[in-house]
Amino acid sequence: MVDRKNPKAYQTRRITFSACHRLHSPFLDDAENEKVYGKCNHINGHGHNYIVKVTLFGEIDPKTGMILNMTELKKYMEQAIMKPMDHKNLDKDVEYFKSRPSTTENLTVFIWTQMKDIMENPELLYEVEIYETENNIVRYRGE
Ligand SMILES: Nc1nc2c(c(=O)[nH]1)N=C([C@H](O)[C@H](O)COP(=O)(O)OP(=O)(O)OP(=O)(O)O)CN2
Ligand SMILES: [Zn+2]
Repeated sequence: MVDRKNPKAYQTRRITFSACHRLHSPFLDDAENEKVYGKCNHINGHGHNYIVKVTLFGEIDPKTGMILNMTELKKYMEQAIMKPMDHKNLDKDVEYFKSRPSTTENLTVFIWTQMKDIMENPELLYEVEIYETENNIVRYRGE
């Protein structure tokens, strides 16, 4: 069997969190907001059970057999995702969304930035994927 030198792999951990929000842009007036976002612009807001998958890409350490201990990744995700967003009103409780709409696209960028700030080896971060609903999915890779 060929012994591969420094093999690399992808490692993913999944979590879920619940939050409410309203799609509303500070860059649009009320009529435009209603036209663009429709029912999702309703003043009372609505909730989601978001599923987030964070993927790392890196070398498998030959001594430990891991890219990063999943326990470490879990801690980072608790800090970057659960703490600021679980059971929160995204638009009112999260500073980042006071100046931009809480779309799933913007959520991926927020989580990416949070993870980069917290991780000891941020270069391992490869992708943040969010299922807002089972049909609405956004992926972000830092571009
Ligand atoms: N580009 C985006 N479009 C929309 C986003 C978004 O984040 N990015 N978000 C929404 C709403 O938040 C909304 O909650 C989506 O819900 P809904 O339309 O009910 O969800 P589904 O598509 O899963 O429902 P269907 O039953 O399949 O219609 C809207 N747009
Ligand atoms: Zn929504």
